[in-house]
Amino acid sequence: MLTFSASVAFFAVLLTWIIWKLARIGQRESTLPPGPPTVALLGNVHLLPTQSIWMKLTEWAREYGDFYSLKLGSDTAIVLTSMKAVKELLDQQSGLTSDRPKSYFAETTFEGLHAATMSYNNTLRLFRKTMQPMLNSSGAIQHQPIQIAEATQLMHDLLHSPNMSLLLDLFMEILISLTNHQRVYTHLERYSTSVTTSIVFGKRFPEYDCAEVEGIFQSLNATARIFEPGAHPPVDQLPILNYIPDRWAKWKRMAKWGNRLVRRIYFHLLSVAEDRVRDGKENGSFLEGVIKRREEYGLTRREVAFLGGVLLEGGVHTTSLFLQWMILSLIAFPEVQKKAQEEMDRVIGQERAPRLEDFADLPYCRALVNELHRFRPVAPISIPHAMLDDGTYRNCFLLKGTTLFMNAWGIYHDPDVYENPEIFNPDRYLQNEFGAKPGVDVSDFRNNIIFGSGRRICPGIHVANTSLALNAMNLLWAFHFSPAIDSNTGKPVPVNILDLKNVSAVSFVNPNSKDLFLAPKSFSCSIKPRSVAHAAIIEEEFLAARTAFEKFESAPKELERVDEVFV
Ligand code: HEM
Repeated sequence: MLTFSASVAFFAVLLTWIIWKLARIGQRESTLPPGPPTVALLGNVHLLPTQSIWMKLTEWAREYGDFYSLKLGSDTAIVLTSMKAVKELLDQQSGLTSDRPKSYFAETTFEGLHAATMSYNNTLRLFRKTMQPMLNSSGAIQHQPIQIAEATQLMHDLLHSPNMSLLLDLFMEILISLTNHQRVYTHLERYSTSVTTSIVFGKRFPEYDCAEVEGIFQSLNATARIFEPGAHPPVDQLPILNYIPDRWAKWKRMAKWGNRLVRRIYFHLLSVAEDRVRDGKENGSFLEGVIKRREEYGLTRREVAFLGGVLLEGGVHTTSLFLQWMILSLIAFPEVQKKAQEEMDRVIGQERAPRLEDFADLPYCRALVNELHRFRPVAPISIPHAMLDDGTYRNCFLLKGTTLFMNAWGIYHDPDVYENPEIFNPDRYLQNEFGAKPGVDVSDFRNNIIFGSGRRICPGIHVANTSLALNAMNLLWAFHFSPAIDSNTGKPVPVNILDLKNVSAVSFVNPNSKDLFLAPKSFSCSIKPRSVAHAAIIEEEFLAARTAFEKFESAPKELERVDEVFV
């Protein structure tokens, strides 16, 4: 039996050990690359802003280099801010760096079956293998007719109600901030939603205003709210919190509510595709192929529903945000708009609308698309990867589970690489394939890093590139974009694209969500057809698109009821 003094000594040692251990939480291990100074327990958590995190990550990159570390409590994150580091770690060591950080919400709301947030496990491999034949460069070609037709409807919508397209008025702003789950009709979002649901589920939405589109946005809003930094306690860093019963853990109830909304729309859209297969009314959508070969692929019905769902999410905001930024940039840099339209007039003229194959003959328009990805990357820090196992890079030791951020914003706004990076200047991509300054070593560069890297690279890349090319050509060919005129003063309302305070929230989705995508706040502008001839051609093309639309149109189907507001 221990004597009293031995017991005191034992507890003193134990206490010292616990204090020592606790004091080390948040400390940067000597085997890690440098980073901002840490404090005990928190590490660098207290230094992270709740908005525009990419700006802070970029500021640190200028100080600590293209490979630095952050301590988030006991966890570690690595930030990569050069094409070279992305290539060497995320592309070339992709077998080791393709996991995602663990997330209670991904597990609960998405049942661990959401390709974009799930671990790199056998199910994810199966999902990616299933997507491959239908979304790779040759598979994506079969979806082009509906993409072309939907892009025509976008021109038609902008022609007929240009003011509806981008103006989010004060009333709607207030309504959204009060109700937190509202949606706003915009032509761009209708386009990106309808084109994605057509390709994935075989059903298009000619109008935004219907229960099914509302259901899609309810689920998108819910997940944006759930994943928002600061919306919940750090349950992944402190898993012990998960033992708290539901009635005291608001975040757990929230995750389950999100799951109900997500399931409702995923299974609904799946059943639409199943009905079409059953009725022999196939139109070549992605999910039809999967439904017919589900057993061969070894997928359950639930897995197929989540596979469709993640593609829906991948397609909706990204494409629409790109086009919002394009319109804003053309207004803010009218000389770019002028140059692009001169090219349109030279190559296409006024007798016909652009066709997909024209893109190859429009070097300035192609440069404009590349420059837009650089200037306003819609996914400024991509989706974080994580180490699948322990590994090393540049003589530093990276533990299994370490989070890996690709800081696309910082890469694309590096003044050592790009001349005046804050200026929207497509010419840089005409002077150099990668837009870099003369003398910069571009051997590690690629122009599609905005779509991610390694084994997690965006599977929708070919579908997305077609959408971006079609719409960039159409919008430049058809319309003149300029600032709106203030009805009181009669003067143009300037847009300030360089004021990044105006950039932080996905305004059309959820005004309170932070840092999911790079989104402009709502803005108003004037959108006018470039001539009567252009307007007449848009009308003709829209009529001709009817044949492509018909196969994708079906009667609305009733949605199961779910509590719409989280309490
Ligand atoms: C402008 C358009 C788009 C951009 C900029 C974009 C960007 C990205 C990025 C950065 C990632 C993360 C890649 C990584 O972790 O390394 C990603 C993943 C993903 N994207 Fe896209 N995307 C776009 C359009 C689409 C479209 C149209 C679809 C579907 C039709 C789609 C489906 C997905 C899916 C399913 C993932 C998850 C892949 C995985 O984690 O394995 N995306 N996308």
